[in-house]
Amino acid sequence: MTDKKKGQAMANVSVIGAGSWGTALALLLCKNGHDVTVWSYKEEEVRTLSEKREHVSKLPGVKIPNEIFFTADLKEAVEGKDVVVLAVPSIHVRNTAKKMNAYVKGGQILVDVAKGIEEDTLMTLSQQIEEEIPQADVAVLSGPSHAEEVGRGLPTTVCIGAHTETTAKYLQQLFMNEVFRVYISPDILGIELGGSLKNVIALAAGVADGMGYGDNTKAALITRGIAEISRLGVKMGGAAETFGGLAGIGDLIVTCASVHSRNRKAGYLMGQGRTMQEAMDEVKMVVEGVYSAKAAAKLGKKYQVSLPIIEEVNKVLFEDKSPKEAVNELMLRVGKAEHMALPWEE
Ligand SMILES: NC(=O)C1=CN([C@@H]2O[C@H](COP(=O)(O)OP(=O)(O)OC[C@H]3O[C@@H](n4cnc5c(N)ncnc54)[C@H](OP(=O)(O)O)[C@@H]3O)[C@@H](O)[C@H]2O)C=CC1
Ligand SMILES: O=C(CO)COP(=O)(O)O
Repeated sequence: MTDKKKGQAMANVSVIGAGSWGTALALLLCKNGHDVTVWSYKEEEVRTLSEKREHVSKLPGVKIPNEIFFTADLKEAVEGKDVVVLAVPSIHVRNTAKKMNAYVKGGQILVDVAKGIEEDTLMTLSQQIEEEIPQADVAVLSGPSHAEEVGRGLPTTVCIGAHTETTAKYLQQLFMNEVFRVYISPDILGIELGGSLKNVIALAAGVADGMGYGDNTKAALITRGIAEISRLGVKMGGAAETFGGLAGIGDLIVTCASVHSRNRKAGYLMGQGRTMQEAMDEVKMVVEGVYSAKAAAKLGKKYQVSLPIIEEVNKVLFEDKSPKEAVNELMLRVGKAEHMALPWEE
């Protein structure tokens, strides 16, 4: 922190990953008066973004201010920064963190904003970053926040999870402004589980839309989807309140409903008959639910939690099951009580 502008503490911040979310957050942080560097793994992209000052393929129509500096040099992006934001797709987080390690000093704050679970280890992204960069102070930012809307300055709320209240409050004031409201929480695990599992449910919501199903179906998937996410998340140690909050139901609603959602769009295309690969190619940006689906099902087995929607999504994605069959399977499961907590008065 070096200077003051508009009453906020100025910071040197880097965003690792120049996709739609990395770019939108860089714009937000720059608007907040911070010194912002964006790292891309492609020299070519650094040149284009520096010259064009617009991310034409991923955030079209949004001007990137001249103050934002682009680089493909990871050392330059990480060393000496007050805060480093990781915004690469989940499957590249571990490897990117590994490469960053040499440049991260003890206690340096890293904020993961990607959403996913590693298939082999079943680790969340912050757990992977902590394994690769043990000296870092790792936090997470999640919640209903599509880049397309944050980039245009539309009112958005998110939740930041951190290990200490000091880091949480520091990051809150770093990101927060009149169109970006930040809540804080100590429940890093719950926030990460909410953010990654909702993508799997959003694929199902997209499939339902693609098949021409209606609002009833969507509401059912959201409601029973959050039941699955909370059941698993609480069993794993997340707080029930988190799943009823921005990083839980909030993010699930926006991802299942939004025209901007990559996961919903991929599901929609599959509901219309495309294969998983065709749908992913057409969406062009990362479809995280596809990468988290197997991990989610494995977690269900490990923690002995029933996850019927997540299991059917896996069958549609990886076992060629038709979406229609998957819906039938879900609808015709043996009749259940909605929740087991309320006993009959007899
Ligand atoms: N977009 C959104 O609205 C939001 C996204 N997120 C999360 O943020 C993360 C990033 O998503 P998003 O920005 O949408 O994704 P994008 O696909 O738009 O961008 C990801 C960026 O990472 C780059 N990348 C690909 N491979 C590597 C690699 N090996 N090393 C480093 N960088 C690489 C991509 O490059 P290339 O173009 O070559 O693939 C691209 O620039 C995801 O986990 C997503 O769930 C969270 C909240 C909102
Ligand atoms: O996490 C997101 C919004 O909060 C982004 O979801 P999609 O990747 O489906 O667009």
